[in-house]
Amino acid sequence: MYRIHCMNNISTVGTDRLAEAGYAFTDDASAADAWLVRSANLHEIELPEGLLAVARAGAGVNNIPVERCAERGIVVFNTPGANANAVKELVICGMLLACRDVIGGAEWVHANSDDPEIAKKAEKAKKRFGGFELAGRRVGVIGLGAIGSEVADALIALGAEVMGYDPYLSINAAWALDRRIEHVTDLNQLLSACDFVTLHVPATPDTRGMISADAISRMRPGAVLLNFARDVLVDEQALAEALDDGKVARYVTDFANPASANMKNAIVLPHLGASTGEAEDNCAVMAVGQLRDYLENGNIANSVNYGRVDLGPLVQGARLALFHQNVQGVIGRVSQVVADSGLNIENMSNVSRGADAYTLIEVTGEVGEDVQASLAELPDVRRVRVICPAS
Ligand SMILES: NC(=O)c1ccc[n+]([C@@H]2O[C@H](COP(=O)([O-])OP(=O)(O)OC[C@H]3O[C@@H](n4cnc5c(N)ncnc54)[C@H](O)[C@@H]3O)[C@@H](O)[C@H]2O)c1
Ligand SMILES: O=C(O)CC[C@@H](O)C(=O)O
Repeated sequence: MYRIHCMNNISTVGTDRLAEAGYAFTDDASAADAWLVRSANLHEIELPEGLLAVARAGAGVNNIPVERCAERGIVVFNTPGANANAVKELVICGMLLACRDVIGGAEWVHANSDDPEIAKKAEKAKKRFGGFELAGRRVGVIGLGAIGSEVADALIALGAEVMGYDPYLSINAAWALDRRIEHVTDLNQLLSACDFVTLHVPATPDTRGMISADAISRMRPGAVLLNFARDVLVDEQALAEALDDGKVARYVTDFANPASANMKNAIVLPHLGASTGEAEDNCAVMAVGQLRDYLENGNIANSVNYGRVDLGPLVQGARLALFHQNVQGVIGRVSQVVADSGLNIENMSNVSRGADAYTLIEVTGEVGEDVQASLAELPDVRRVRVICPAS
């Protein structure tokens, strides 16, 4: 039976499903067949020989060496959309906190809690904590994926004007967006037009530092920046200067670090975006479901390094799961080895993503160790798994 190592606390709603299916849990990461992870940084950790999969209970995978895993035939999963509602709600909360001095007002009440005259004094003090409304403001949403699209829709419902920027948006995702969202193709246009700018893109080499000194200089004077995506998207030194001189009025971020924690006019949270019971359960259930489908059936859904393959549940025969380079001739050589061993191919799916490819073959007959070894020796093949139905 498969052994799972949890790198972080994962909701028991998910892990119970593994335990019920007979999976074992191990504290020894190097002895596990698969890892479940949230935000633990895996870049510096050695990937054990036997590791088959890493499932991220969350959206971002910048804490995982995705390409190194692909080279080793280790499938990396994430859970798209599973925590989007939680993040959306906190982003809207962050915007409202930037509009109204709720934090200052609550601190004032706390500081004056022993004063018997507090009710009277509050009526005088409150003018210090006034604000403005979100309705009618223009908000720029950068990245219109699971979270950005929900944020954009919620803002429309609150009466804001919304501009969206996402050069990689799929046609289906674009159709699903509220038609009142103005789609812009030039990031600078969004930056110069909006009172609020909110970031919802993954941290990749392309997006790192996208809110640069130049981008900040293009923002409207007194604009508010929200970052619930990743800290590395923002040039924090340039932002600190813009907050100091008032060019940017407020920075609301989910990423506390020595720079952000000391910024003037910043509201800095300790990575709370996905910290709701609902989001943690959703992510754990999705991560565990995908992991089981891969380990038990060889199917791959929502992987960030291998394409989608679905042959349904494995009920009889066996499956050969092959990870290989996406080059000519591999499938022919694999089919030859299978045919030479007397196995009959019942079903097969092959999918490539860039330089990496995955082929899942269902066969009748028993797959001997010699067949697995012959397949593993073929040129360009990285890993071969033989999956048998659960007895
Ligand atoms: N604060 C938190 O707790 C928390 C929780 C979940 C996700 N996140 C972060 O938010 C990010 C987004 O999450 P999601 O679930 O919406 O992911 P998603 O993959 O559904 O959406 C990301 C969107 O960004 C777009 N994009 C990529 N590069 C872009 C670019 N250069 N310019 C504009 N758009 C670009 C993509 O096309 C996609 O539509 C995650 O990668 C993660 O880093 C943070
Ligand atoms: O697990 C968390 O708490 C945060 C997850 C979040 O950053 C994500 O990328 O989904």
